[in-house]
Amino acid sequence: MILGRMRGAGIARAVMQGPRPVVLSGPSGAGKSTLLKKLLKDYENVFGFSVSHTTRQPRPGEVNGKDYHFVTREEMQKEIDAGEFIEHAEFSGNMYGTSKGAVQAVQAQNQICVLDIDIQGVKNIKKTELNPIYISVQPPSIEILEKRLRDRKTETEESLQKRLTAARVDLELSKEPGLFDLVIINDDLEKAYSELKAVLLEDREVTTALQLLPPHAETRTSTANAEHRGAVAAPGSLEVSKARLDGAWSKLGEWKLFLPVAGGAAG
Ligand SMILES: Nc1nc2c(ncn2[C@@H]2O[C@H](COP(=O)(O)OP(=O)(O)O)[C@@H](O)[C@H]2O)c(=O)[nH]1
Ligand SMILES: Nc1ncnc2c1ncn2[C@@H]1O[C@H](COP(=O)(O)OP(=O)(O)O)[C@@H](O)[C@H]1O
Repeated sequence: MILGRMRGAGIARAVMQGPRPVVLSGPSGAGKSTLLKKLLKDYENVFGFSVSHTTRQPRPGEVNGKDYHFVTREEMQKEIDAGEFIEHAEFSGNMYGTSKGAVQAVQAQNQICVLDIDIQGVKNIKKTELNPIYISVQPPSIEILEKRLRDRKTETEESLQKRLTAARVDLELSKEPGLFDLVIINDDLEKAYSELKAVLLEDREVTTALQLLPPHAETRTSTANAEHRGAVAAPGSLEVSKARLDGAWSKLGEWKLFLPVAGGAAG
């Protein structure tokens, strides 16, 4: 995959401004969209979804411009060549990519931008100045992943097998130290969602207090679901008391008032 080139410092600054974006990655079927939809519904004014482009066919119920910008390969390649993309990748026989416009549209609303991208996208975003929080959502096992993908009934046997092959690669590559700030094992959905909220809250608390956007130093594995794959929680694992979480999370909307307004920092 080729990284779309940033054109000019102005665009880089425009993409960077505001609170840190959030990248959700992980195998197809791990539960990224499910978690994201809950987050976007519960905190609709706080988080905004970066609508990617893709050349894959829309699934029943998917809305053009909301779930994805559904485009042809030719249309997408033209925009890539014009430097309109932050990153793009080939996944399971289709092109996917994040346009600069997708991120800017969210930040123009003064919302925290959330990206759902594959592991190639993660590696390429790391080469940009976007500086998001990187979260990997993973299934408890490859067998459970396969069952969830089959039950979702969105794939043909061929595309399902391609996704399972990609999932095995994804799970191997995501072991790279420091690649993700947090790994969430999505076994019990509610637990996984609580962990997602907790880490987003924790980061907002720090960044809001300091008005800084520091990168995380270590990868943490969520404790609540860790036993399902025999993982041992690393030092510094996520431990947020419920009282602190409830109190602080509920303030997130208020904190937003104190965060830099999109456009304010542009030179
Ligand atoms: N690199 C990159 N990957 C993306 C982008 N948008 C979606 N993806 C990833 O493409 C993969 C396939 O997405 P999709 O076809 O919607 O299938 P699903 O994840 O199984 O619902 C997933 O891993 C997504 O995270 C993007 O803009 N860039
Ligand atoms: N914790 C969970 N337990 C059981 N089923 C789940 C869980 N999380 C997600 N699912 C289901 O698994 C399927 C894949 O989830 P989805 O959010 O589409 O994954 P992704 O966006 O990562 O491809 C969906 O049918 C979803 O309803």
